[in-house]
Amino acid sequence: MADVTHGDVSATSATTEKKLGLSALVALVIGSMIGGGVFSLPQNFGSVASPGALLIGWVITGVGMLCLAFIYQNLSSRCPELEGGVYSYARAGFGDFIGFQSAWGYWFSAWLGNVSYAVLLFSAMSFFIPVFGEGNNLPSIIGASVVLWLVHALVLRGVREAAYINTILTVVKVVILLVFIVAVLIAFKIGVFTADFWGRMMIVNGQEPALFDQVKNTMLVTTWVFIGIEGATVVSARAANRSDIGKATVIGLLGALAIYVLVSVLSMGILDQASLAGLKNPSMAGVLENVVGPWGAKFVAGGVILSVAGALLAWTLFAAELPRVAANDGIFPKVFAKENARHSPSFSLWITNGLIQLFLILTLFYEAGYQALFSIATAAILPPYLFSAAYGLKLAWTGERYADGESRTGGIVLGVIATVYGFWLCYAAGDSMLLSSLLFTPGLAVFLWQKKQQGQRLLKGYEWAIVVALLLVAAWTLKLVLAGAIQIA
Ligand SMILES: NC(=[NH2+])NCCC[C@H](N)C(=O)O
Repeated sequence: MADVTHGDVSATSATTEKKLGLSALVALVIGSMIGGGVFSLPQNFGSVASPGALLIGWVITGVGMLCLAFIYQNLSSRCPELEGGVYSYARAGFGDFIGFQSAWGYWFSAWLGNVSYAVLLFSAMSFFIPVFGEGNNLPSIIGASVVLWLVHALVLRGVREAAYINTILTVVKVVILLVFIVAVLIAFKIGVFTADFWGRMMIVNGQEPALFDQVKNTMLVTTWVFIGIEGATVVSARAANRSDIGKATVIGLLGALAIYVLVSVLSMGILDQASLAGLKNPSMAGVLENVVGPWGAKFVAGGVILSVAGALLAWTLFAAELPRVAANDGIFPKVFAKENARHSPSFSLWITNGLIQLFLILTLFYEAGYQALFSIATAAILPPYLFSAAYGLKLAWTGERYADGESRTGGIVLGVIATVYGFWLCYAAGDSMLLSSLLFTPGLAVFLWQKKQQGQRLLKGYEWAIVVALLLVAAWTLKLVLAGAIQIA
């Protein structure tokens, strides 16, 4: 996906490949969004929310994500020169420091998400080879490291087929998801679904969560499964019809939303909340096993392996590509722009995969599970989402880049909703958001070093204020972590 959606890995593929029609674009949107997240939805929601809370959570997410998608579509046509997508919008709107931190957060999210993919992949493998357990024990980490460097070698050689492979895998995973949906629809028991609709009897961490908290706690998961939504807009140049891009984004988004809602809501009519919460991830496996017997678990696990393998390849390309684009923009250190003879961003790829390797080892050490990892990966992407939404609002508000007499009301409404949604997500992310401040802090050092190298002024007035706030939050978070008030695993 990365090769197609997020600016091309090389300019050549854009000129040699043929233009994309509507169905290809829809496949692309769905393929870049549906990776690993969907397969764990039953447990992820079962552990925090009742059916009622989940439905409210999906309504909020549907509206918020739709507005965000429209904003990206809008920005990509109004600002065609901003090729880095998400972070370039943040930079254009709010200066170099915010732009840098957005690129940094997006990059972190991309590769940390891959660490979580590795854990999920081996957790799925354990359905066939039990020694892999939850995907974060020693055999899994060794296996994941092998997979990591295989993908690395593949990308270094310049993978042009990634997009093609991903299209096939997209069809396969959608078919598997549909089989699951049909099976749970037939077995759905309304009595199980309504037994504790608002979660009045629910106990989470020894407490009875209020409805508001249940809804809030679904937000990280609903956001995680929609990451990748921003990708579709960046292919503008390769679409046969410009108007197809908007259509594809909306169709893809609604299609994915329908799948997510059906998978998660129907599962709540198969097993009660406490049983769902206790399932091992990928938890769709446990749900289907309950309906059709042991082959159901293996069927889903096989689907996860294919789907995550494709997504892993795609996000590896993209995690390495982003620093390259950012380095060409002069916002990341120049070395990241280095390419090998096959036009792969080799330096960037080595650093990125080196970090993934390091975090795989830390995962073993801290026994961090899939959920902990993707929660932080999701939190890290929220600032880039928030600031690009805010840029959409800023343009509509000031009328910059709007034609004379063009109506700005729609843009303002979309911008307000998406920006409020972005703030809400940051708030709802809670501890994970705090933890991500520890990831943004080292970025500060890189940013200042880079500015010094370029002989530019380090920070402007308001940027100092943001830096001080960031450092305060990071220090506070560190204190909480050391006191054991925030747990990483
Ligand atoms: N490796 C990553 N950074 N993945 C982010 C994309 C997550 C994707 N929406 C999923 O559900 O799996």
